[in-house]
Amino acid sequence: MPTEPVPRPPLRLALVGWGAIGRRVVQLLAERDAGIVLAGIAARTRPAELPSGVPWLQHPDDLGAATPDLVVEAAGRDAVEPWGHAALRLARGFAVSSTSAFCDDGVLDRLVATAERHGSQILIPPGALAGVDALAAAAALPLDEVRHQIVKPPAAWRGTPAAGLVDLDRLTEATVFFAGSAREAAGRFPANANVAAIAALAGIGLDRTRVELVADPKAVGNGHRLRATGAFGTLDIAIENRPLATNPKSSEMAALSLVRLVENHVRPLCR
Ligand SMILES: NC(=O)C1=CN([C@@H]2O[C@H](COP(=O)(O)OP(=O)(O)OC[C@H]3O[C@@H](n4cnc5c(N)ncnc54)[C@H](OP(=O)(O)O)[C@@H]3O)[C@@H](O)[C@H]2O)C=CC1
Ligand SMILES: O=C([O-])CC(=O)C(=O)O
Repeated sequence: MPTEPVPRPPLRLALVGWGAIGRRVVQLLAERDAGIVLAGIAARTRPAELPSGVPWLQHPDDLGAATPDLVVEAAGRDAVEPWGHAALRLARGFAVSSTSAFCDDGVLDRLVATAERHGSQILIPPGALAGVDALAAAAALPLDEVRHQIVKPPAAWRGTPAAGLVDLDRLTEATVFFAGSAREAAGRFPANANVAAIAALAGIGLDRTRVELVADPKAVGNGHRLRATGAFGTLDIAIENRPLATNPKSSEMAALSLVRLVENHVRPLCR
């Protein structure tokens, strides 16, 4: 006998960060009618325009009144720990975009302890990177090496320590200006290399993952190439991302990846 479908309550989503990624995520979720209620949006200064009826969250404790099911951070590394502890106390999950915060092992350990205490989960979306699912699965067997190359146009590296390492205005060809560990890459370039920490956490860790940062005057998008070898075989994946219009350092894919994560919380088919 057919039974009535069980109604699926909308997911209450709180966003930490109302910049390029946060706004794009909200826009895409609204266009896709995804069954999401915006429970609140956090930024340090009161945003001029928020979607109607959505409260501004000034302090992590404000999450208590917002009663979110899921909290998504797309703000900056300083936001991760304070908002993370509150989110993991009050919601089922806390998704992190500013994964460079995890270059400090203490931050991740403390957040994991809070998640364990409250039965919640820290979620690390693939962000702008492709192939993280395969890399994380491969890590169940020994991995020999993981290499991650990030290639962006010079404009995307402005306002970062890259400007002191290479003359960004006069480059004529692709130039590697940094080679080192994922910990150092994400730690020194937190606006551009959060993905290095994502690759590291999926694979062989922040110190063994090798990263190259490249400024390329011919690049039109933000490129990521991930290569790994190990007992599973070999992986070599490249992605060329369109930058977000309002922040050329960040890729459209970082927003799309969050949309996928949010929708997987409400759909009968998780994909
Ligand atoms: N995982 C990934 O693949 C990727 C991660 N990122 C990271 O995601 C984050 C967001 O990127 P993007 O949207 O492009 O950045 P933007 O600079 O466009 O926006 C950041 C927003 O966060 C707010 N904010 C910053 N710090 C805090 C804080 N401590 N508490 C509350 N709000 C804060 C800012 O507003 P205000 O200053 O008013 O507080 C602003 O609204 C960045 O850390 C970026 O490096 C980016 C691309 C890819
Ligand atoms: O969006 C990207 O291409 C990657 C990025 O900025 C980051 O990891 O911080």
